[in-house]
Amino acid sequence: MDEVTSPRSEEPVQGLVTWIFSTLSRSTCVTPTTPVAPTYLKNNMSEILNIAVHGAAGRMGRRVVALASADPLLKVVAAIENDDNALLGQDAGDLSGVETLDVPLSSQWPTDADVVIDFSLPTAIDRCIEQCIAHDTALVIATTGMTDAQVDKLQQAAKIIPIVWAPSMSLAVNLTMKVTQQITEKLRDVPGGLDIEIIERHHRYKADAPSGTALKFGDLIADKLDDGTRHVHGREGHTGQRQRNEIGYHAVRVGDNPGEHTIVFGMLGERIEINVAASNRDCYASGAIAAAKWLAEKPAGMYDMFDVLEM
Ligand SMILES: NC(=O)C1=CN([C@@H]2O[C@H](COP(=O)(O)OP(=O)(O)OC[C@H]3O[C@@H](n4cnc5c(N)ncnc54)[C@H](O)[C@@H]3O)[C@@H](O)[C@H]2O)C=CC1
Ligand SMILES: O=C(O)C1=N[C@H](C(=O)O)C[C@H](O)C1
Repeated sequence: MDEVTSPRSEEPVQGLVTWIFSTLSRSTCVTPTTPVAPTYLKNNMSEILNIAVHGAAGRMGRRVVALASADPLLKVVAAIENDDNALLGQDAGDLSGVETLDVPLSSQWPTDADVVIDFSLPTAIDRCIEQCIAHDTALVIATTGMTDAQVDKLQQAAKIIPIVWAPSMSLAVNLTMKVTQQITEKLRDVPGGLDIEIIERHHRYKADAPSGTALKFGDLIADKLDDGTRHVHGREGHTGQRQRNEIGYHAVRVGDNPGEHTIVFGMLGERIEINVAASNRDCYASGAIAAAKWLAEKPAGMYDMFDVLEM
């Protein structure tokens, strides 16, 4: 990519805005009822890529099955679920509202997958990592709320297999992460001080809080601040005045919200609020599919969506 289409983080916001528009103009608008394969990334694959979906019966797993099955470069070869799942044996395509794929939900690990796309639960992650290593399979891992030990295990696994790990596979979210880092760099020494708060909103079924995405926003922003930044989760009681070196997190759980993050940069006299919100889950599913295609040709290593999106 040339400089305009692939700004580095230290480049000015103007370059990033140009890149956002050029990227979005090449992206596919996907609706849940008419799945369309993502086109915002080039790939040079000459062969069909075999995809296994881990957590295939879940909210995200179904959308990955639906979008992957509509992609001529992909074949869904396995739909993996837990061994006591009531839906085992049902066809993954039927379950996802697309055509029958002759891929039954199964707890057996497939032998013919090139890449596993995981949207499951932390309790499922250890086996997923172990099986991907055992079968020499690339792994796109989207599950949030992992323990520190699981993160360590994932880092070790990346020495053996290629892994893309990101708490949000969304193009818009990852772009917004870059933008908020640039804003932080510009405002960190503003007279009067800068207060940064992260508000995330998700559906009532979400099991972890704050979201993995909110935590990553906080880590990336903290990278641009002084050492000693404190991460503060909620406020209650006689908290005293807000300290300068805090990033605040607030998790809202409401209805069927598929994911929304607001980063507030508060100053004396004015503020900036950056909001990025999903309308449906296909931004995450198509991002994970793009990551799977990208990863298929990579050596062992730990990658993220900034790598995939060349940001
Ligand atoms: N990185 C990203 O872009 C995104 C990440 N997520 C994360 O993905 C995860 C899943 O989200 P949802 O689909 O909404 O949850 P969900 O609860 O609808 O789906 C999880 C699925 O995993 C299955 N599962 C449980 N144990 C399993 C096992 N041992 N083996 C295989 N499958 C197993 C469950 O039966 C269920 O079908 C969450 O951690 C969520 O935070 C969600 C959306 C986007
Ligand atoms: O559980 C979800 O739904 C989502 N989880 C991810 C997270 O925790 O960051 C990503 C997205 O916001 C949706």
